[in-house]
Amino acid sequence: MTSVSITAPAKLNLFLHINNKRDDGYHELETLFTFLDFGDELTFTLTNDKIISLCGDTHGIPQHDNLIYKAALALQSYKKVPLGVNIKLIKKLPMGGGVGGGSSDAATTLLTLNTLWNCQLTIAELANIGVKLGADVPVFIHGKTAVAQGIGEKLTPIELPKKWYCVVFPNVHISTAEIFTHPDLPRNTPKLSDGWKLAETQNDCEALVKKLNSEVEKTLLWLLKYGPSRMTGTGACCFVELDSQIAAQRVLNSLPSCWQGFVAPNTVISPAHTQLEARLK
Ligand SMILES: C[C@](O)(CO)[C@H](O)COP(=O)(O)OP(=O)(O)OC[C@H]1O[C@@H](n2ccc(N)nc2=O)[C@H](O)[C@@H]1O
Ligand SMILES: Nc1ncnc2c1ncn2[C@@H]1O[C@H](COP(=O)(O)OP(=O)(O)OP(=O)(O)O)[C@@H](O)[C@H]1O
Repeated sequence: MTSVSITAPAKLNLFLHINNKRDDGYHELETLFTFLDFGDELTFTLTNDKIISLCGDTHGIPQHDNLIYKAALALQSYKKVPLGVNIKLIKKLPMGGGVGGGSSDAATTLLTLNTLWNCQLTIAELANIGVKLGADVPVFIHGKTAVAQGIGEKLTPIELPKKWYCVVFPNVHISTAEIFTHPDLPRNTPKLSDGWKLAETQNDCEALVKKLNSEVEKTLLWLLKYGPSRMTGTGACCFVELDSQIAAQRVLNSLPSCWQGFVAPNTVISPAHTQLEARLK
């Protein structure tokens, strides 16, 4: 039996600007995605019976609603694959935390099964399947630190220095849809101009989420003592950026017990891609 374990990494939105609201309700945005060397672990075991099954830390999400199952089924139907798969999930990323766990799980599933089922789809074809599962799936499929535009599907890879992050989850779940439909969300940040600087950017969801959730506000105030800090995506996770593992670990060690967190460096290429490539060599 062929079995392979691959990471579905966390992402951070180092900034998130909302430029406009489209007629279909989705928002045009500009955001800088980077991947962290930390994530969910997915183990794929091939079967000969066309059945897709999911086990492990599913946290009460019915199988047919899980983005992992949806991704596997979408690929199996698209390529009329005669095989099945059992997928075991070890969930390390907080759900609804703004670190893209569900989207990353879906992307890792598409990338891995494309290989294991020998579908031979291109990255662009996989991203096309993925975007129907969530706006963030394509960036995980492409797997490179990038500025995303449009609804998140137009990607321009960029180089970033290696940094260490302490990511804190304040134990409140934020619904992305609730934030994007809130009347008080700012939606008119001008598009980035040439030569933009990270220090001049922000997360446009942050003020609203802080107003709605005092825990997020407290988390950011606490993190700011240690260095430049922001919320990722539509929250609830917040992060502080530091130059060394020791400095990031020091923040985690002093984390109040009511919150959870982890420490990880960013990676230029998503760990899912690095691990799959190493396996193919
Ligand atoms: C905010 C980000 O986390 C930034 O990385 C993402 O763009 C959200 O991506 P995601 O969680 O994959 O989002 P989806 O599952 O596609 O959408 C959830 C909800 O967010 C809103 N949504 C999402 C993305 C976007 N560009 N505009 C939106 O208005 C829509 O109301 C949608 O119903
Ligand atoms: N495998 C999965 N892992 C996590 N969430 C899943 C999964 N499958 C379905 N979902 C659903 O998707 C919702 C959003 O999950 P996710 O963890 O991706 O949020 P997020 O980190 O806020 O993402 P984003 O930053 O893209 O908004 C969850 O609340 C859950 O109901």
